[in-house]
Amino acid sequence: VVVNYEEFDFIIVGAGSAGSVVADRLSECAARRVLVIDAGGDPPLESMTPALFSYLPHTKYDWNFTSENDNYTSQSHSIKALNLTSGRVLGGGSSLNYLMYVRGCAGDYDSWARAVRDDSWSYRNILAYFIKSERLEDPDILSSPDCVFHGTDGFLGVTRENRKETYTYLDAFKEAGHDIVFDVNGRKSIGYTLPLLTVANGIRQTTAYTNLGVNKDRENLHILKNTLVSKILFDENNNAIGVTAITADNRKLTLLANKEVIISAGALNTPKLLMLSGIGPKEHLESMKIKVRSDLPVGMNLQDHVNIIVSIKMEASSAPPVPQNPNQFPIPFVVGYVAINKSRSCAEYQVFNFITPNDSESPSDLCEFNYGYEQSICRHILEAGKGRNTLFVNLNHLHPKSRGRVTLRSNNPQNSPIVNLGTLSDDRDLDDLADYLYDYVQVVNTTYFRNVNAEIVDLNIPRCKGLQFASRPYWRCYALYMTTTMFHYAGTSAMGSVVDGRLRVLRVQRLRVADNSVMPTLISGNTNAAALMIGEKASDMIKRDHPQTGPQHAYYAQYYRRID
Ligand SMILES: Cc1cc2nc3c(=O)[nH]c(=O)nc-3n(C[C@H](O)[C@H](O)[C@H](O)COP(=O)(O)OP(=O)(O)OC[C@H]3O[C@@H](n4cnc5c(N)ncnc54)[C@H](O)[C@@H]3O)c2cc1C
Repeated sequence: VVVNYEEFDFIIVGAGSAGSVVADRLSECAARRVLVIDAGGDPPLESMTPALFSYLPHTKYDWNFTSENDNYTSQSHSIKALNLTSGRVLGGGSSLNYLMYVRGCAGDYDSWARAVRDDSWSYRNILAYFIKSERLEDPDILSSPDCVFHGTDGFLGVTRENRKETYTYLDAFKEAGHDIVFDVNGRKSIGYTLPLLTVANGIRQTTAYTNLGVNKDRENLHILKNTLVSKILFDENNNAIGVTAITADNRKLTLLANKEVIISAGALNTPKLLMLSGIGPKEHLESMKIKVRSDLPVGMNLQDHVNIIVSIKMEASSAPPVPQNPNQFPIPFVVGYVAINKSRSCAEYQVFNFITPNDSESPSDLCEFNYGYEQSICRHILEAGKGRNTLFVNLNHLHPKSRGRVTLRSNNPQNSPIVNLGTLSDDRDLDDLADYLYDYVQVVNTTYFRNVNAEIVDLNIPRCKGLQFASRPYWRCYALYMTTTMFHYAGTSAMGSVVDGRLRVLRVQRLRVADNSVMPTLISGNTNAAALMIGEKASDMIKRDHPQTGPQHAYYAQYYRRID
Protein backbone atom coordinates (compact mmCIF):
# COMPACT_ATOMS: atom_id res chain seq x y z
CA VAL A 1 0.00 0.00 0.00
CA VAL A 2 1.32 3.40 -0.96
CA VAL A 3 0.46 6.28 1.38
CA ASN A 4 0.23 10.02 0.86
CA TYR A 5 3.66 11.74 1.01
CA GLU A 6 5.48 8.42 0.87
CA GLU A 7 9.06 8.70 -0.33
CA PHE A 8 10.81 6.58 -2.92
CA ASP A 9 14.14 6.80 -4.63
CA PHE A 10 12.62 6.69 -8.10
CA ILE A 11 9.09 7.30 -9.31
CA ILE A 12 8.23 6.02 -12.78
CA VAL A 13 5.08 7.36 -14.41
CA GLY A 14 3.60 4.73 -16.73
CA ALA A 15 4.03 0.97 -16.47
CA GLY A 16 3.90 0.42 -20.23
CA SER A 17 6.45 -1.18 -22.54
CA ALA A 18 9.37 1.02 -21.49
CA GLY A 19 8.25 2.01 -17.97
CA SER A 20 7.87 -1.57 -16.75
CA VAL A 21 11.40 -2.37 -17.91
CA VAL A 22 12.75 0.65 -16.02
CA ALA A 23 10.81 -0.37 -12.89
CA ASP A 24 12.15 -3.91 -13.18
CA ARG A 25 15.79 -2.98 -13.76
CA LEU A 26 15.94 -0.27 -11.07
CA SER A 27 14.35 -2.54 -8.47
CA GLU A 28 16.79 -5.41 -9.15
CA CYS A 29 18.84 -3.96 -6.30
CA ALA A 30 16.90 -4.16 -3.04
CA ALA A 31 18.44 -0.92 -1.76
CA ARG A 32 16.52 1.16 -4.33
CA ARG A 33 12.90 1.96 -3.47
CA VAL A 34 10.99 2.16 -6.72
CA LEU A 35 7.41 3.24 -7.36
CA VAL A 36 5.73 2.77 -10.74
CA ILE A 37 2.31 4.34 -11.26
CA ASP A 38 -0.15 3.52 -14.02
CA ALA A 39 -3.56 4.91 -14.88
CA GLY A 40 -4.67 1.38 -15.86
CA GLY A 41 -4.98 -1.90 -14.02
CA ASP A 42 -4.13 -5.54 -14.69
CA PRO A 43 -4.44 -6.78 -18.28
CA PRO A 44 -7.39 -9.11 -18.87
CA LEU A 45 -7.25 -12.71 -20.10
CA GLU A 46 -7.96 -11.51 -23.67
CA SER A 47 -4.66 -9.65 -23.50
CA MET A 48 -2.68 -12.76 -22.60
CA THR A 49 -4.34 -14.74 -25.42
CA PRO A 50 -2.62 -13.95 -28.74
CA ALA A 51 -5.60 -14.65 -31.01
CA LEU A 52 -7.76 -12.07 -29.24
CA PHE A 53 -5.70 -8.92 -29.79
CA SER A 54 -8.34 -7.32 -31.98
CA TYR A 55 -10.86 -7.25 -29.11
CA LEU A 56 -8.89 -4.89 -26.86
CA PRO A 57 -9.28 -1.50 -28.57
CA HIS A 58 -12.26 0.63 -27.49
CA THR A 59 -12.42 -1.04 -24.10
CA LYS A 60 -11.36 0.32 -20.72
CA TYR A 61 -7.83 -0.92 -21.55
CA ASP A 62 -7.53 1.73 -24.28
CA TRP A 63 -7.15 5.49 -23.69
CA ASN A 64 -9.64 5.84 -26.54
CA PHE A 65 -8.02 8.99 -27.90
CA THR A 66 -8.89 10.11 -31.41
CA SER A 67 -7.04 12.39 -33.81
CA GLU A 68 -8.46 15.69 -35.05
CA ASN A 69 -10.32 15.69 -38.36
CA ASP A 70 -8.03 17.51 -40.83
CA ASN A 71 -10.76 17.42 -43.54
CA TYR A 72 -8.13 15.99 -45.88
CA THR A 73 -6.85 12.54 -44.92
CA SER A 74 -8.65 9.48 -43.49
CA GLN A 75 -12.06 10.62 -44.73
CA SER A 76 -12.89 6.93 -45.26
CA HIS A 77 -13.25 6.56 -41.49
CA SER A 78 -16.64 6.83 -39.86
CA ILE A 79 -15.41 9.63 -37.55
CA LYS A 80 -13.37 11.25 -40.38
CA ALA A 81 -10.35 10.92 -38.11
CA LEU A 82 -8.41 8.08 -36.49
CA ASN A 83 -8.86 5.92 -33.43
CA LEU A 84 -5.52 6.32 -31.67
CA THR A 85 -5.60 3.13 -29.65
CA SER A 86 -3.00 3.04 -26.88
CA GLY A 87 -2.84 0.91 -23.77
CA ARG A 88 -4.32 2.21 -20.51
CA VAL A 89 -3.33 -0.93 -18.70
CA LEU A 90 -0.24 -2.37 -17.01
CA GLY A 91 2.09 -3.26 -19.86
CA GLY A 92 0.74 -0.35 -21.97
CA GLY A 93 1.13 -1.07 -25.67
CA SER A 94 2.74 -4.43 -24.98
CA SER A 95 -0.59 -5.59 -23.48
CA LEU A 96 -2.68 -4.89 -26.57
CA ASN A 97 -0.43 -4.56 -29.58
CA TYR A 98 -0.35 -6.86 -32.62
CA LEU A 99 2.59 -8.89 -31.27
CA MET A 100 5.18 -8.26 -34.02
CA TYR A 101 8.77 -8.35 -32.85
CA VAL A 102 11.01 -6.23 -35.05
CA ARG A 103 13.85 -3.88 -34.27
CA GLY A 104 14.12 -1.79 -37.44
CA CYS A 105 17.32 -1.09 -39.28
CA ALA A 106 20.81 -0.23 -38.05
CA GLY A 107 20.69 3.08 -39.94
CA ASP A 108 17.66 4.21 -37.87
CA TYR A 109 19.65 4.21 -34.66
CA ASP A 110 22.80 5.57 -36.30
CA SER A 111 20.75 8.58 -37.37
CA TRP A 112 19.56 9.08 -33.76
CA ALA A 113 23.19 8.96 -32.64
CA ARG A 114 24.02 11.67 -35.16
CA ALA A 115 20.98 13.77 -34.14
CA VAL A 116 22.06 13.83 -30.48
CA ARG A 117 25.81 13.62 -31.17
CA ASP A 118 25.97 10.65 -28.85
CA ASP A 119 27.41 7.46 -30.27
CA SER A 120 25.97 5.41 -27.42
CA TRP A 121 22.70 5.41 -29.47
CA SER A 122 24.33 3.94 -32.59
CA TYR A 123 23.12 0.47 -33.52
CA ARG A 124 26.51 -0.99 -32.70
CA ASN A 125 26.06 0.23 -29.14
CA ILE A 126 22.35 -0.37 -28.53
CA LEU A 127 22.27 -3.89 -30.00
CA ALA A 128 23.32 -5.22 -26.59
CA TYR A 129 20.07 -3.89 -25.11
CA PHE A 130 17.90 -5.65 -27.68
CA ILE A 131 19.81 -8.83 -26.93
CA LYS A 132 19.55 -8.32 -23.18
CA SER A 133 15.74 -8.29 -23.13
CA GLU A 134 15.21 -11.10 -25.64
CA ARG A 135 14.68 -14.80 -25.04
CA LEU A 136 14.49 -16.17 -28.58
CA GLU A 137 12.93 -19.60 -28.79
CA ASP A 138 13.20 -20.18 -32.53
CA PRO A 139 15.36 -23.27 -33.20
CA ASP A 140 16.03 -22.32 -36.85
CA ILE A 141 17.52 -18.90 -36.05
CA LEU A 142 19.32 -20.23 -33.00
CA SER A 143 21.08 -22.84 -35.11
CA SER A 144 22.02 -20.31 -37.82
CA PRO A 145 24.86 -17.75 -38.01
CA ASP A 146 22.23 -15.04 -37.27
CA CYS A 147 21.95 -16.32 -33.69
CA VAL A 148 24.65 -13.81 -32.71
CA PHE A 149 22.06 -11.04 -33.08
CA HIS A 150 19.73 -12.61 -30.54
CA GLY A 151 19.42 -13.13 -26.82
CA THR A 152 18.35 -16.28 -25.05
CA ASP A 153 18.28 -15.16 -21.39
CA GLY A 154 16.02 -12.11 -21.47
CA PHE A 155 12.52 -11.60 -20.09
CA LEU A 156 10.85 -11.32 -23.50
CA GLY A 157 9.96 -14.67 -25.08
CA VAL A 158 10.07 -14.44 -28.90
CA THR A 159 8.90 -17.17 -31.27
CA ARG A 160 8.21 -17.64 -34.96
CA GLU A 161 5.18 -19.35 -36.44
CA ASN A 162 6.19 -21.42 -39.43
CA ARG A 163 2.94 -22.11 -41.25
CA LYS A 164 2.92 -23.85 -44.60
CA GLU A 165 0.39 -21.40 -46.14
CA THR A 166 3.13 -18.77 -46.16
CA TYR A 167 5.61 -20.53 -48.47
CA THR A 168 3.71 -19.97 -51.73
CA TYR A 169 3.56 -16.28 -50.94
CA LEU A 170 7.25 -16.00 -50.16
CA ASP A 171 7.92 -17.64 -53.54
CA ALA A 172 5.65 -15.14 -55.29
CA PHE A 173 7.34 -12.14 -53.66
CA LYS A 174 10.68 -13.61 -54.68
CA GLU A 175 9.47 -13.91 -58.28
CA ALA A 176 8.36 -10.25 -58.05
CA GLY A 177 12.02 -9.36 -57.45
CA HIS A 178 12.22 -9.17 -53.65
CA ASP A 179 14.80 -10.85 -51.47
CA ILE A 180 13.60 -13.43 -49.00
CA VAL A 181 15.25 -12.76 -45.67
CA PHE A 182 15.68 -15.42 -43.06
CA ASP A 183 15.88 -12.99 -40.15
CA VAL A 184 15.16 -9.26 -40.55
CA ASN A 185 16.57 -8.65 -37.07
CA GLY A 186 19.87 -10.12 -38.20
CA ARG A 187 22.31 -9.06 -40.88
CA LYS A 188 19.81 -7.73 -43.41
CA SER A 189 16.66 -5.75 -42.76
CA ILE A 190 15.22 -5.55 -46.29
CA GLY A 191 13.16 -8.30 -47.90
CA TYR A 192 10.14 -10.52 -47.29
CA THR A 193 10.22 -12.74 -44.24
CA LEU A 194 8.34 -14.83 -41.70
CA PRO A 195 7.71 -12.62 -38.69
CA LEU A 196 8.84 -13.06 -35.12
CA LEU A 197 6.21 -12.58 -32.44
CA THR A 198 6.24 -11.60 -28.77
CA VAL A 199 4.49 -14.84 -27.90
CA ALA A 200 6.00 -17.67 -25.84
CA ASN A 201 4.29 -20.82 -24.58
CA GLY A 202 1.21 -19.54 -26.36
CA ILE A 203 1.05 -16.43 -24.16
CA ARG A 204 1.51 -12.74 -25.01
CA GLN A 205 4.71 -11.32 -23.61
CA THR A 206 3.33 -8.22 -21.97
CA THR A 207 5.73 -6.33 -19.73
CA ALA A 208 2.91 -6.32 -17.15
CA TYR A 209 3.86 -9.94 -16.66
CA THR A 210 7.45 -10.26 -17.90
CA ASN A 211 8.74 -7.33 -15.82
CA LEU A 212 6.17 -6.55 -13.12
CA GLY A 213 4.19 -9.75 -12.46
CA VAL A 214 7.25 -11.95 -12.13
CA ASN A 215 8.83 -9.46 -9.70
CA LYS A 216 5.81 -8.76 -7.54
CA ASP A 217 7.50 -10.20 -4.46
CA ARG A 218 10.29 -7.62 -4.51
CA GLU A 219 9.65 -5.56 -1.39
CA ASN A 220 11.31 -2.49 -2.87
CA LEU A 221 9.09 -2.45 -6.01
CA HIS A 222 5.76 -0.69 -5.51
CA ILE A 223 3.14 -0.76 -8.25
CA LEU A 224 0.30 1.74 -7.97
CA LYS A 225 -2.53 0.86 -10.36
CA ASN A 226 -5.59 2.77 -11.60
CA THR A 227 -3.95 6.06 -10.61
CA LEU A 228 -3.55 9.00 -12.97
CA VAL A 229 -0.47 11.15 -12.48
CA SER A 230 -1.63 14.74 -12.85
CA LYS A 231 1.53 16.79 -12.33
CA ILE A 232 5.27 16.60 -11.74
CA LEU A 233 6.36 18.48 -8.59
CA PHE A 234 9.50 20.65 -8.47
CA ASP A 235 11.36 22.51 -5.75
CA GLU A 236 12.43 26.13 -6.19
CA ASN A 237 15.61 25.04 -7.99
CA ASN A 238 13.75 23.14 -10.72
CA ASN A 239 14.56 19.72 -9.26
CA ALA A 240 11.77 17.21 -9.88
CA ILE A 241 10.89 15.94 -6.41
CA GLY A 242 7.74 13.91 -6.94
CA VAL A 243 4.29 13.81 -8.50
CA THR A 244 0.67 14.40 -7.67
CA ALA A 245 -1.78 11.72 -8.68
CA ILE A 246 -5.49 10.99 -8.62
CA THR A 247 -6.65 7.54 -7.52
CA ALA A 248 -9.61 5.63 -8.97
CA ASP A 249 -11.72 6.75 -6.00
CA ASN A 250 -10.69 10.36 -6.66
CA ARG A 251 -8.22 10.81 -3.80
CA LYS A 252 -5.29 13.14 -4.43
CA LEU A 253 -1.88 11.70 -3.59
CA THR A 254 1.47 13.44 -3.31
CA LEU A 255 4.37 11.03 -3.77
CA LEU A 256 8.00 11.96 -3.41
CA ALA A 257 11.12 10.89 -5.27
CA ASN A 258 14.47 11.42 -3.58
CA LYS A 259 16.49 10.73 -6.69
CA GLU A 260 14.54 11.03 -9.95
CA VAL A 261 11.15 11.10 -11.62
CA ILE A 262 11.02 9.14 -14.88
CA ILE A 263 8.17 9.76 -17.31
CA SER A 264 7.21 6.71 -19.41
CA ALA A 265 3.62 7.61 -20.22
CA GLY A 266 3.90 7.02 -24.00
CA ALA A 267 4.21 9.48 -26.89
CA LEU A 268 0.70 10.92 -26.46
CA ASN A 269 0.53 11.17 -22.64
CA THR A 270 4.14 12.07 -21.84
CA PRO A 271 3.93 15.45 -23.61
CA LYS A 272 0.57 16.06 -21.93
CA LEU A 273 2.04 15.50 -18.45
CA LEU A 274 5.17 17.53 -19.18
CA MET A 275 3.04 20.44 -20.39
CA LEU A 276 0.69 20.22 -17.39
CA SER A 277 3.86 20.53 -15.29
CA GLY A 278 5.11 23.67 -17.03
CA ILE A 279 7.48 22.06 -19.54
CA GLY A 280 6.51 22.88 -23.09
CA PRO A 281 6.11 25.66 -25.65
CA LYS A 282 5.80 28.95 -23.75
CA GLU A 283 2.99 30.40 -25.85
CA HIS A 284 0.85 27.30 -25.59
CA LEU A 285 1.37 26.90 -21.84
CA GLU A 286 0.55 30.54 -21.23
CA SER A 287 -2.64 30.18 -23.25
CA MET A 288 -3.55 27.34 -20.86
CA LYS A 289 -2.65 29.48 -17.82
CA ILE A 290 0.21 27.19 -16.87
CA LYS A 291 3.36 28.66 -15.33
CA VAL A 292 6.29 28.03 -17.68
CA ARG A 293 9.19 26.18 -16.08
CA SER A 294 11.10 25.19 -19.23
CA ASP A 295 10.22 26.47 -22.70
CA LEU A 296 10.76 23.40 -24.89
CA PRO A 297 9.13 22.04 -28.09
CA VAL A 298 7.21 19.34 -26.19
CA GLY A 299 4.41 17.75 -28.23
CA MET A 300 5.92 18.80 -31.55
CA ASN A 301 7.63 16.39 -33.94
CA LEU A 302 4.79 13.83 -33.56
CA GLN A 303 5.32 10.95 -35.98
CA ASP A 304 3.38 7.82 -36.84
CA HIS A 305 3.61 5.11 -39.47
CA VAL A 306 0.90 5.83 -42.03
CA ASN A 307 -0.95 2.63 -42.88
CA ILE A 308 -3.03 1.85 -45.98
CA ILE A 309 -5.14 -1.29 -46.30
CA VAL A 310 -5.67 -3.18 -49.55
CA SER A 311 -7.47 -6.45 -50.18
CA ILE A 312 -6.58 -8.97 -52.91
CA LYS A 313 -8.84 -11.86 -53.89
CA MET A 314 -6.87 -15.11 -54.09
CA GLU A 315 -7.82 -18.82 -54.49
CA ALA A 316 -11.47 -19.80 -54.86
CA SER A 317 -12.28 -21.92 -51.84
CA SER A 318 -15.28 -23.28 -50.00
CA ALA A 319 -13.28 -24.89 -47.21
CA PRO A 320 -15.16 -25.02 -43.90
CA PRO A 321 -13.77 -22.73 -41.20
CA VAL A 322 -10.82 -24.16 -39.27
CA PRO A 323 -11.14 -23.76 -35.49
CA GLN A 324 -8.72 -21.10 -34.28
CA ASN A 325 -5.91 -21.89 -31.89
CA PRO A 326 -6.23 -19.10 -29.28
CA ASN A 327 -2.52 -19.35 -28.50
CA GLN A 328 -1.46 -18.44 -32.04
CA PHE A 329 -1.65 -15.30 -34.11
CA PRO A 330 -5.13 -15.61 -35.70
CA ILE A 331 -3.98 -15.62 -39.35
CA PRO A 332 -0.76 -16.79 -41.05
CA PHE A 333 1.17 -13.94 -42.60
CA VAL A 334 4.37 -12.79 -44.24
CA VAL A 335 5.94 -9.35 -43.87
CA GLY A 336 7.83 -7.35 -46.44
CA TYR A 337 10.39 -4.60 -45.83
CA VAL A 338 11.03 -2.85 -49.11
CA ALA A 339 13.27 -0.06 -50.37
CA ILE A 340 12.29 1.06 -53.87
CA ASN A 341 15.44 3.12 -53.95
CA LYS A 342 17.95 0.30 -54.05
CA SER A 343 20.75 2.47 -52.68
CA ARG A 344 18.98 2.66 -49.30
CA SER A 345 20.00 0.39 -46.48
CA CYS A 346 16.73 0.83 -44.55
CA ALA A 347 13.29 -0.14 -45.83
CA GLU A 348 10.96 2.58 -47.10
CA TYR A 349 7.76 0.62 -46.64
CA GLN A 350 6.63 -2.35 -44.61
CA VAL A 351 3.79 -4.57 -45.71
CA PHE A 352 1.84 -7.17 -43.76
CA ASN A 353 0.19 -9.83 -45.90
CA PHE A 354 -2.46 -11.61 -43.84
CA ILE A 355 -3.37 -14.87 -45.60
CA THR A 356 -7.05 -14.96 -44.88
CA PRO A 357 -9.21 -18.06 -45.41
CA ASN A 358 -12.47 -17.77 -47.33
CA ASP A 359 -15.49 -16.38 -45.48
CA SER A 360 -13.38 -15.17 -42.55
CA GLU A 361 -14.55 -12.15 -40.61
CA SER A 362 -11.08 -11.27 -39.29
CA PRO A 363 -10.22 -8.55 -41.85
CA SER A 364 -13.59 -6.95 -41.37
CA ASP A 365 -13.09 -6.93 -37.57
CA LEU A 366 -9.80 -5.08 -38.01
CA CYS A 367 -11.21 -2.85 -40.74
CA GLU A 368 -14.27 -1.67 -38.88
CA PHE A 369 -13.65 -2.21 -35.18
CA ASN A 370 -9.94 -1.45 -34.88
CA TYR A 371 -9.26 1.03 -37.67
CA GLY A 372 -12.74 2.53 -37.80
CA TYR A 373 -13.22 2.55 -41.58
CA GLU A 374 -16.76 3.19 -42.79
CA GLN A 375 -18.97 0.15 -42.98
CA SER A 376 -19.32 0.43 -46.77
CA ILE A 377 -15.55 -0.04 -47.20
CA CYS A 378 -15.33 -2.99 -44.85
CA ARG A 379 -18.35 -4.61 -46.56
CA HIS A 380 -16.39 -4.69 -49.85
CA ILE A 381 -13.58 -6.50 -48.08
CA LEU A 382 -15.98 -8.93 -46.44
CA GLU A 383 -17.76 -9.59 -49.76
CA ALA A 384 -14.42 -10.18 -51.50
CA GLY A 385 -13.77 -13.06 -49.13
CA LYS A 386 -17.01 -14.89 -49.95
CA GLY A 387 -15.86 -18.15 -51.52
CA ARG A 388 -12.29 -16.88 -51.94
CA ASN A 389 -9.21 -16.69 -49.82
CA THR A 390 -7.93 -13.13 -49.63
CA LEU A 391 -4.75 -11.29 -48.82
CA PHE A 392 -5.56 -8.56 -46.31
CA VAL A 393 -2.71 -6.13 -46.81
CA ASN A 394 -1.48 -3.40 -44.44
CA LEU A 395 1.17 -1.22 -46.09
CA ASN A 396 3.07 1.28 -43.94
CA HIS A 397 5.09 4.32 -44.91
CA LEU A 398 8.04 3.82 -42.58
CA HIS A 399 9.65 7.24 -42.80
CA PRO A 400 7.01 9.91 -43.35
CA LYS A 401 8.31 13.46 -43.57
CA SER A 402 5.08 14.93 -42.17
CA ARG A 403 4.99 15.96 -38.53
CA GLY A 404 2.07 16.36 -36.17
CA ARG A 405 1.61 17.87 -32.74
CA VAL A 406 0.13 17.03 -29.35
CA THR A 407 -1.30 19.98 -27.40
CA LEU A 408 -3.37 20.38 -24.26
CA ARG A 409 -7.15 20.62 -24.52
CA SER A 410 -7.20 22.35 -21.13
CA ASN A 411 -5.21 22.38 -17.90
CA ASN A 412 -7.47 19.65 -16.51
CA PRO A 413 -5.39 16.42 -16.28
CA GLN A 414 -8.51 14.31 -16.80
CA ASN A 415 -8.98 15.68 -20.34
CA SER A 416 -7.53 13.93 -23.38
CA PRO A 417 -4.82 15.78 -25.31
CA ILE A 418 -5.50 17.25 -28.75
CA VAL A 419 -3.70 15.14 -31.34
CA ASN A 420 -3.10 16.64 -34.76
CA LEU A 421 -1.32 13.85 -36.59
CA GLY A 422 -0.30 16.07 -39.49
CA THR A 423 -0.69 13.04 -41.74
CA LEU A 424 0.45 13.80 -45.31
CA SER A 425 0.99 17.47 -44.42
CA ASP A 426 4.18 17.04 -46.42
CA ASP A 427 3.01 16.24 -49.99
CA ARG A 428 6.00 14.03 -50.61
CA ASP A 429 4.49 11.41 -48.29
CA LEU A 430 1.48 11.01 -50.55
CA ASP A 431 3.69 10.65 -53.62
CA ASP A 432 5.72 8.04 -51.76
CA LEU A 433 2.61 6.11 -50.76
CA ALA A 434 1.40 6.04 -54.36
CA ASP A 435 4.81 4.68 -55.40
CA TYR A 436 4.83 2.07 -52.63
CA LEU A 437 1.32 0.80 -53.40
CA TYR A 438 2.12 0.68 -57.11
CA ASP A 439 5.34 -1.21 -56.37
CA TYR A 440 3.70 -3.63 -53.96
CA VAL A 441 0.81 -4.70 -56.20
CA GLN A 442 3.20 -5.82 -58.96
CA VAL A 443 3.05 -9.14 -57.15
CA VAL A 444 -0.29 -9.80 -58.89
CA ASN A 445 1.73 -10.39 -62.09
CA THR A 446 3.61 -13.37 -60.64
CA THR A 447 2.85 -16.93 -61.71
CA TYR A 448 1.01 -17.95 -58.56
CA PHE A 449 -1.15 -14.84 -58.37
CA ARG A 450 -1.99 -15.16 -62.09
CA ASN A 451 -2.82 -18.87 -61.69
CA VAL A 452 -5.40 -18.13 -59.02
CA ASN A 453 -6.80 -15.13 -60.95
CA ALA A 454 -5.79 -12.77 -58.18
CA GLU A 455 -7.76 -9.55 -58.24
CA ILE A 456 -7.22 -6.32 -56.32
CA VAL A 457 -10.49 -5.47 -54.60
CA ASP A 458 -12.11 -2.32 -55.95
CA LEU A 459 -13.47 -0.41 -52.96
CA ASN A 460 -15.50 1.81 -55.31
CA ILE A 461 -14.14 5.01 -53.82
CA PRO A 462 -16.31 7.71 -55.41
CA ARG A 463 -13.54 10.33 -55.54
CA CYS A 464 -11.21 7.93 -57.39
CA LYS A 465 -13.77 7.15 -60.14
CA GLY A 466 -12.50 8.10 -63.56
CA LEU A 467 -8.92 7.21 -62.70
CA GLN A 468 -7.53 4.10 -64.34
CA PHE A 469 -7.87 1.33 -61.74
CA ALA A 470 -4.55 0.46 -60.05
CA SER A 471 -2.65 3.13 -61.98
CA ARG A 472 -0.27 5.38 -60.04
CA PRO A 473 -2.76 8.33 -59.98
CA TYR A 474 -5.39 5.87 -58.71
CA TRP A 475 -3.13 4.79 -55.83
CA ARG A 476 -2.44 8.40 -54.96
CA CYS A 477 -6.16 9.06 -54.69
CA TYR A 478 -6.71 5.77 -52.82
CA ALA A 479 -3.92 6.48 -50.32
CA LEU A 480 -5.24 9.93 -49.46
CA TYR A 481 -8.69 8.52 -48.76
CA MET A 482 -7.60 5.39 -46.93
CA THR A 483 -4.83 6.65 -44.62
CA THR A 484 -5.04 5.06 -41.23
CA THR A 485 -2.61 4.47 -38.38
CA MET A 486 -0.27 1.68 -37.36
CA PHE A 487 -0.41 3.06 -33.76
CA HIS A 488 3.32 3.82 -33.68
CA TYR A 489 3.24 7.29 -32.12
CA ALA A 490 6.70 8.73 -31.43
CA GLY A 491 8.90 11.78 -31.23
CA THR A 492 6.96 14.21 -28.99
CA SER A 493 9.76 14.71 -26.44
CA ALA A 494 12.58 14.04 -28.80
CA MET A 495 16.22 13.57 -27.97
CA GLY A 496 18.12 16.63 -29.08
CA SER A 497 15.25 19.09 -28.55
CA VAL A 498 13.39 18.14 -25.32
CA VAL A 499 15.74 15.63 -23.69
CA ASP A 500 19.46 15.10 -24.03
CA GLY A 501 21.20 11.88 -25.02
CA ARG A 502 20.88 10.64 -21.43
CA LEU A 503 17.12 11.30 -21.65
CA ARG A 504 17.26 14.14 -19.10
CA VAL A 505 14.68 16.88 -19.69
CA LEU A 506 16.50 20.06 -20.62
CA ARG A 507 16.75 23.00 -18.21
CA VAL A 508 15.30 21.12 -15.21
CA GLN A 509 16.95 18.47 -13.01
CA ARG A 510 16.13 14.97 -11.79
CA LEU A 511 13.61 14.42 -14.57
CA ARG A 512 13.94 11.95 -17.42
CA VAL A 513 11.73 10.63 -20.18
CA ALA A 514 12.00 6.96 -21.12
CA ASP A 515 9.52 5.88 -23.78
CA ASN A 516 8.90 6.30 -27.51
CA SER A 517 8.44 10.03 -27.23
CA VAL A 518 12.24 10.38 -27.13
CA MET A 519 12.71 8.93 -30.63
CA PRO A 520 13.97 11.76 -32.88
CA THR A 521 12.66 9.84 -35.90
CA LEU A 522 10.66 6.66 -36.42
CA ILE A 523 12.35 3.36 -37.02
CA SER A 524 11.89 0.98 -39.96
CA GLY A 525 9.46 -1.35 -38.21
CA ASN A 526 6.99 -1.71 -35.35
CA THR A 527 7.98 0.13 -32.23
CA ASN A 528 7.56 -2.14 -29.20
CA ALA A 529 11.04 -3.71 -29.27
CA ALA A 530 12.56 -0.23 -29.55
CA ALA A 531 10.51 0.92 -26.53
CA LEU A 532 11.94 -1.98 -24.50
CA MET A 533 15.44 -1.08 -25.68
CA ILE A 534 14.90 2.54 -24.59
CA GLY A 535 13.74 1.23 -21.18
CA GLU A 536 16.86 -0.92 -20.87
CA LYS A 537 19.24 1.86 -21.88
CA ALA A 538 17.51 4.43 -19.66
CA SER A 539 17.83 2.06 -16.68
CA ASP A 540 21.56 1.67 -17.22
CA MET A 541 22.06 5.42 -17.51
CA ILE A 542 20.03 6.05 -14.34
CA LYS A 543 21.97 3.40 -12.41
CA ARG A 544 25.23 4.92 -13.57
CA ASP A 545 24.12 8.41 -12.52
CA HIS A 546 23.09 7.18 -9.06
CA PRO A 547 25.79 4.75 -8.01
CA GLN A 548 24.93 5.07 -4.33
CA THR A 549 21.53 4.41 -2.91
CA GLY A 550 21.97 6.21 0.39
CA PRO A 551 19.56 6.66 3.27
CA GLN A 552 16.16 8.18 2.60
CA HIS A 553 15.94 11.94 2.94
CA ALA A 554 13.02 13.47 4.74
CA TYR A 555 13.86 16.85 3.23
CA TYR A 556 11.44 16.80 0.31
CA ALA A 557 8.57 15.44 2.34
CA GLN A 558 8.99 18.27 4.84
CA TYR A 559 9.30 20.78 2.04
CA TYR A 560 6.02 19.74 0.49
CA ARG A 561 4.14 19.46 3.76
CA ARG A 562 5.15 23.05 4.45
CA ILE A 563 3.71 24.48 1.24
CA ASP A 564 0.68 22.16 0.90
C1 LIG B 1 -3.15 -1.42 -31.39
C2 LIG B 1 -1.65 -1.39 -31.40
C3 LIG B 1 -0.95 -2.33 -32.13
C4 LIG B 1 0.45 -2.31 -32.14
N1 LIG B 1 1.13 -3.33 -32.74
C5 LIG B 1 2.47 -3.43 -32.56
C6 LIG B 1 3.17 -4.60 -32.96
O1 LIG B 1 2.59 -5.55 -33.47
N2 LIG B 1 4.51 -4.65 -32.73
C7 LIG B 1 5.19 -3.62 -32.15
O2 LIG B 1 6.41 -3.70 -32.05
N3 LIG B 1 4.55 -2.50 -31.76
C8 LIG B 1 3.20 -2.41 -31.90
N4 LIG B 1 2.53 -1.33 -31.42
C9 LIG B 1 3.31 -0.22 -30.83
C10 LIG B 1 3.92 -0.51 -29.47
O3 LIG B 1 3.11 -1.34 -28.70
C11 LIG B 1 4.17 0.83 -28.77
O4 LIG B 1 5.02 1.60 -29.58
C12 LIG B 1 4.82 0.68 -27.41
O5 LIG B 1 4.02 -0.11 -26.57
C13 LIG B 1 5.01 2.07 -26.79
O6 LIG B 1 5.67 1.93 -25.56
P1 LIG B 1 5.80 3.16 -24.57
O7 LIG B 1 6.53 2.66 -23.39
O8 LIG B 1 6.34 4.32 -25.32
O9 LIG B 1 4.29 3.55 -24.16
P2 LIG B 1 3.12 2.65 -23.60
O10 LIG B 1 3.43 1.22 -23.73
O11 LIG B 1 1.88 3.15 -24.27
O12 LIG B 1 3.06 2.96 -22.05
C14 LIG B 1 2.55 4.13 -21.48
C15 LIG B 1 1.91 3.76 -20.14
O13 LIG B 1 1.73 4.95 -19.38
C16 LIG B 1 0.46 4.93 -18.77
N5 LIG B 1 0.09 6.34 -18.54
C17 LIG B 1 -0.07 7.30 -19.47
N6 LIG B 1 -0.34 8.49 -18.90
C18 LIG B 1 -0.36 8.27 -17.57
C19 LIG B 1 -0.58 9.11 -16.45
N7 LIG B 1 -0.81 10.42 -16.57
N8 LIG B 1 -0.57 8.55 -15.21
C20 LIG B 1 -0.32 7.22 -15.05
N9 LIG B 1 -0.09 6.39 -16.09
C21 LIG B 1 -0.10 6.90 -17.33
C22 LIG B 1 -0.41 4.18 -19.75
O14 LIG B 1 -1.56 3.66 -19.13
C23 LIG B 1 0.53 3.13 -20.28
O15 LIG B 1 0.49 1.94 -19.52
C24 LIG B 1 1.14 -1.30 -31.41
C25 LIG B 1 0.44 -0.36 -30.66
C26 LIG B 1 -0.94 -0.40 -30.64
C27 LIG B 1 -1.68 0.60 -29.80
